[in-house]
Amino acid sequence: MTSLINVVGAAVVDSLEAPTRLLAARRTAPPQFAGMWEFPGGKVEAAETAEAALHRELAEELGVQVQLGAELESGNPVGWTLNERAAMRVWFAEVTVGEPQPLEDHDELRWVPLTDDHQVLGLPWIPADLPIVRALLDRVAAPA
Ligand SMILES: Nc1nc2c([nH]c(=O)n2[C@H]2C[C@H](O)[C@@H](COP(=O)(O)OP(=O)(O)OP(=O)(O)O)O2)c(=O)[nH]1
Repeated sequence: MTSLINVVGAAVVDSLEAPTRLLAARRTAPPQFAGMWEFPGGKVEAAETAEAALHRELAEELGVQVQLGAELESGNPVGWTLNERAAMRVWFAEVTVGEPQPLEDHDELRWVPLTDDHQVLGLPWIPADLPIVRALLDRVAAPA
């Protein structure tokens, strides 16, 4: 049996306290995901915590430091199922240092208004992300 690939992603918002915009990122690779939108992030490396991996990925990909907020709970400790081999945990995050730039893995970043579900869901997200995006919109509309 192959082990699960642990992925982490960030729902970067303009404000953890009162989020109104989400930063979506458009992937450049691999071919099956190129042009699709996603949560910036990536795979957790060996001997790295999920949170440390997320800070590392956001520094590499966007050139920013962030404060992490709450996890977007999936009901599963490994996170949201992406496919038969991978699951992703997602945290809210707010930029504390820097301005997000598409430095690696993305060719466009876009702040989308969380008040407009149609605009957010209208982006061609990686299909596995759609349930996550819907849960995010629900969570922002009705904070815990
Ligand atoms: N980062 C990210 N990956 C996602 C999302 N949705 C989704 O299905 N994935 C998949 C795509 C990839 O198969 C996997 C994450 O891999 P990645 O390529 O981002 O990881 P990485 O930066 O560590 O890249 P590498 O070292 O393997 O090159 O999870 C998402 O919203 N964000």
